[in-house]
Amino acid sequence: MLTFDYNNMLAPRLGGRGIDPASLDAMAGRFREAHADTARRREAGEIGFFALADANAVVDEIQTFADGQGQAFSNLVVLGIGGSALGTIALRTALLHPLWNELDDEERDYYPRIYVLDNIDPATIGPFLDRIDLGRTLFNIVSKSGGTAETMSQYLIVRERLQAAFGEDYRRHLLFTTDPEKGVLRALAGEEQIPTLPIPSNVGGRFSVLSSVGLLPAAMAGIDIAALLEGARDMVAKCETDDLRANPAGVFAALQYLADTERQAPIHVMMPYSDRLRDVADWFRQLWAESLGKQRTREGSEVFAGPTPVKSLGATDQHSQVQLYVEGPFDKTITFLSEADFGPDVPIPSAYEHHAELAYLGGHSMGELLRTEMLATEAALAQRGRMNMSIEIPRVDAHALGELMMMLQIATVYAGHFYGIDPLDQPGVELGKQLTYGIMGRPGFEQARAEWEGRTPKDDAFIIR
Ligand SMILES: O=P(O)(O)OC[C@H]1O[C@H](O)[C@H](O)[C@@H](O)[C@@H]1O
Repeated sequence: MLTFDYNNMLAPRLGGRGIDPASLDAMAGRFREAHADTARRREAGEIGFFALADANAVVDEIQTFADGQGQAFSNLVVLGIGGSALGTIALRTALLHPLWNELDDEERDYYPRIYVLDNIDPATIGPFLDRIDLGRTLFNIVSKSGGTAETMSQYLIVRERLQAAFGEDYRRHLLFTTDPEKGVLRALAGEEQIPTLPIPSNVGGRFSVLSSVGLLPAAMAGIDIAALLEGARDMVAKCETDDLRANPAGVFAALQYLADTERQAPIHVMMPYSDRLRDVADWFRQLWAESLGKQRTREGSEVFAGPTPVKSLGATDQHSQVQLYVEGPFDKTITFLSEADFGPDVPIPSAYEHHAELAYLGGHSMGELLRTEMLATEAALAQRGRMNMSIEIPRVDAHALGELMMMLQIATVYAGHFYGIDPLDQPGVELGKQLTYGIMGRPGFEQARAEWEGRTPKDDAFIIR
């Protein structure tokens, strides 16, 4: 089980800058409401990600594919963006890296390499597709809506290349992961007989890492997806209580909410002290930002809610950001992520005994130094009255990742309730999409194009060339 230590968020430790424990306890009633509302929305089928932890049939289907047809490929290329990419990247960084190091050459050939193309920069896409061996590659097109411009444009390019190379056999290199019923990707799968995996309709993109979106690439890479879901199940069970102080997701959400609204700290930094956990912070950034950044409450009144998530990395960013965190404005919380056991450590040799500035390092290890630097940063922040908390997993493995990611997803839903907004929608992303459609000439979006043309004339006086 992970350990969540929030001493350094509270007034006893931080003086007047911290959250009064009485304020946290005063959230108990609102938390019971948040918990009941979440249970009601789960029951009504509006929130589907909790149930992913129990989806054993999907695990079997995915594992069968990965161990069977999947083995014909040396590369798995995921085409997806946002929630269709970030969870997979986080799992790959956390779980593939140690696994890969332990494999022998034969095993490395057995597991395909996992690539995630989550941008549309031609300077990346062109050379990547020119270089990759198409004959040994499976492209997994991942899109909940099935119509995202970035993903679909990548797909069109890949499909043409596959058809040029393999004719009708192009299908053998495609797998769609999309909504079970809606969207053009689903329609294409039917028309062209392309194999698919479902994303349950009540699971939004940023909550989909434990669905086939994250599970298929993970299974193909040899990650233990059953353990991932077992970890998630353990966290769901831990969060069944409506007693705030016993519910880690509840306390995390309540503290972040209080920091923002009572302590004017709307910037929420997540700072893993672990290379393997670095992309969990990137995944969390979308989860927290898109879910909580909302103009309107669920009832429709204006709120302009939402903390700003920031990703950071220890120890690297100690030499870039920590000066600001320790002495800058009191507008942040820092959440440290760490692992209790780094696995095989790297000893630091003893040398230069006559130079005290170096001699102290000898006899310790890199893991010890990294951990010490985290503890020292936590203490420095606390001494200066800066709110911080830490989530420590026993070790970076599939079970721990399942627990951690499930905790942060559940916390997001609770936080949405505290802010009075709907954490499941993202109306603000739509406007930019509609303008893109209008500018690119998609029929039906002429109005968006006209508005763009009407609003974009620019004054040369404000441009330096
Ligand atoms: O999975 P897709 O439907 O292609 O969506 C990809 C992304 O698109 C939009 O930006 C949404 O706001 C994100 O929440 C989503 O993750």
